Amino acid sequence: MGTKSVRAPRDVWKKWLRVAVLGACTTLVALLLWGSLGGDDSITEVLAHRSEVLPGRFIEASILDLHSGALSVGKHFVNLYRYFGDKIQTIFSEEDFQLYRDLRQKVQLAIAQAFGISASLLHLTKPTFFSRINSTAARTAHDEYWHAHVDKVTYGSFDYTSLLYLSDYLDDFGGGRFVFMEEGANKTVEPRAGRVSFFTSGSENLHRVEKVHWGTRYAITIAFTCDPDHGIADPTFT
Ligand SMILES: O=C(O)CCC(=O)C(=O)O
Ligand SMILES: [Fe+2]
Repeated sequence: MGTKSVRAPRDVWKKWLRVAVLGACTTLVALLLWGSLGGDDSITEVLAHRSEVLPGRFIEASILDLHSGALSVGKHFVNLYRYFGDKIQTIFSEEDFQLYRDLRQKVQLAIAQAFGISASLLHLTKPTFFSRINSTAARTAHDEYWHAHVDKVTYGSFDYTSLLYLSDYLDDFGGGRFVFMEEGANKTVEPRAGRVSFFTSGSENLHRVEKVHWGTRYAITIAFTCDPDHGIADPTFT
């Protein structure tokens, strides 16, 4: 079926995990803090500080597209980069984006190695996003993440999908396993913080995510295309 699962280095996923843990308190704040907390910072202090700059209505966000800055807020999208303008630098730092680039590169190399292709043939493609799922009811069809689908159909340009999980199945949330739908033998991936799963994005990998019954599940999706015309540069905010 063309799937592999590898672990990201501890230091990388720990940094991402920090975001996920914070997210249990206030989702969007956690997303925005992405990796920006220093090891000694008091989490509550930083959260309190960051919360001041974030309007309350962002709290229900469930997807943040790092390339475009689109953030889902209920039924709508808000462009975070446009909303904050220059002030985005008080929320994200260059190190955060460097962390993303390092991660993207590691995943790209791992995919190339696993599938026996040259990493230079893979191009980052959009959307590339954080997702947060909890058990609150879906408000739009767009929120119905649990349907079986083929990523190539859903996203168009995906040839290889990768998922980095940022929270732990059964510790942080219940339900929410990733299921490859194979006739007679569904295979599941149990999300764990730091676990990276990747697979080819075509109909050979029809899949779905189980409904999350409790807690909050965080993941980041990074996908690659073999078509240079559909490639995008790494996200930046400058
Ligand atoms: O979060 C996951 O485990 C997978 C989500 C997914 O299938 C998708 O966004 O296409
Ligand atoms: Fe998918």
